[in-house]
Amino acid sequence: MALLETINVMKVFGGLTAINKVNFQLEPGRIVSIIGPNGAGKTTFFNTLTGIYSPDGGEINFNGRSLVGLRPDQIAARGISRTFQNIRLFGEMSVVENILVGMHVHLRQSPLATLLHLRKFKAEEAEAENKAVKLMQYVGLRGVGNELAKNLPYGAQRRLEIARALAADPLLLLLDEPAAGMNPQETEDVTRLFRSIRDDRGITILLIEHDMRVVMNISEHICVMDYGEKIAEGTPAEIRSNPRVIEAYLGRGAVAGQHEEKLI
Ligand SMILES: Nc1ncnc2c1ncn2[C@@H]1O[C@H](COP(=O)(O)OP(=O)(O)OP(=O)(O)O)[C@@H](O)[C@H]1O
Repeated sequence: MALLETINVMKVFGGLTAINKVNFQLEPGRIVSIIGPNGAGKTTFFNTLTGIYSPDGGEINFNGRSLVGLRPDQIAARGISRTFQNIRLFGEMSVVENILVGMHVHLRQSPLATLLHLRKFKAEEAEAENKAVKLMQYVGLRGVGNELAKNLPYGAQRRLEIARALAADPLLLLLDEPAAGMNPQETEDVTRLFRSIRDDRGITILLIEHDMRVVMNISEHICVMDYGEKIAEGTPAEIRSNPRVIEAYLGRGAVAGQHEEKLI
């Protein structure tokens, strides 16, 4: 059974159909990418999956249950964690505190209340902090637990977002342009991290990414969107040579061979 399934999902903004009857299935344990030109609807699709937007039609089923009508915190509690295109950390909180926030999506408390609550229960706090430090180290951050998140370099902030997302023990991790703004070495390192998250923890990963080196390197399956529709899906090799995908990226008249820089 698919871990995540969408059936004819729609999202409309005024006169613009941002997501048009998208049917998508994600098998458990896979690493899958969603690609497509700017404005194709990729982030809107993520926002619809995670309850930021309610779909205007269609079904979204996760782990055998419908997500339609649930709030983002309820969807997170069902096992979907995400990172954002623009980093969204609590800049004035420490690295460890940011991870602790992620750990408590299963409780119906605000992040602040969670932290205050934790302070009352020292043993629980120590255990949670211990887990947060381990997660911090797992994503490759060392010795920065007490630093304010805003003071970390960019690449480290991206890693911290991933640690916070993992803190919720998700079944599915959604990553929105995780390699954006990273240099080639950081990109390679973070790609390795994603693979180990899947291999070590069995977490299914769905990512939106523009960097085709990352996409082609890590994806077992790729879904391509254009103008709100799913226009293709398949293995990296199939996607590279799909005429409809080449056309979406380069426009009508594009021929195989000319697309290689963009789709590698
Ligand atoms: N809240 C909104 N209100 C109105 N229109 C929106 C809203 N969010 C997205 N859109 C529009 O929906 C379309 C899809 O946008 P979306 O951000 O999902 O695309 P994308 O594929 O993620 O693009 P990019 O790769 O540039 O991030 C665009 O035309 C965008 O302008």
